[in-house]
Amino acid sequence: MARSAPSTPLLSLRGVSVTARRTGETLLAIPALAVVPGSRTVVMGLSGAGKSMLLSTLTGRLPGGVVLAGTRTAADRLRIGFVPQRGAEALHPLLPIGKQLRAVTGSSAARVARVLADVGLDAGALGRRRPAELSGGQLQRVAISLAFLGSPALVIADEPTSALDNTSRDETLAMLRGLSDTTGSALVVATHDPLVQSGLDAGLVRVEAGRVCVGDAAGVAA
Ligand SMILES: Nc1ncnc2c1ncn2[C@@H]1O[C@H](COP(=O)(O)OP(=O)(O)OP(=O)(O)O)[C@@H](O)[C@H]1O
Repeated sequence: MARSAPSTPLLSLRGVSVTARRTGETLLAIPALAVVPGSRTVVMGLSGAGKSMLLSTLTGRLPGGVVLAGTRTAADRLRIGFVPQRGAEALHPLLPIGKQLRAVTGSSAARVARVLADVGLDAGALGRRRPAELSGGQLQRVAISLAFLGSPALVIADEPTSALDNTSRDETLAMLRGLSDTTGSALVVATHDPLVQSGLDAGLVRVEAGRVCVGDAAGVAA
């Protein structure tokens, strides 16, 4: 089971629908969903079901061409970290890793080194390299560091392990789980892979053909 958590939500959605502006088609319907501090949740569904759209709705940053109706309520000054499918998507391609983590987050070199160490990377060895000089697994670890460096109350990840082999997937899940434990950040992760839920010890939300169904999600309430 996911951890028990206090009940005041970081984010809540009620009676929310996301429609395509051009066609009026409903892409996603969310009757009720709340994310509480410290919870871990996996969002599962088939390709095209609406997982990424749900993550965008949680962040409040929807793609162009869609319209949101209903109520989205967020805690004051809620910080959200984001981990993409491929770590490189979170990084500037030309800047050395250490320099960009410091610049983007305003963190000291010592703090950047600590958070990189938390994901098994040595800032001394990797900090001066550019993204193209790291493996996919290393880039994903850097992206996770970047997401947590801003001390977010919530980290959202979209298919963070789907481009990784099984060993890197398991390591990445252990890191996400460990960091959410030590920092207290809530975690919401979209995936196709049923092993992600057990790897993260997370609750489950299903998205089926554009409708969000709350399953056994501890920390995510209807
Ligand atoms: N900007 C947009 N404008 C209109 N429709 C969109 C837009 N973005 C996504 N959609 C549509 O919304 C639906 C849900 O897309 P979404 O990307 O959330 O699916 P998904 O579950 O994340 O799929 P996958 O696992 O393949 O990434 C799809 O039918 C998609 O075509």
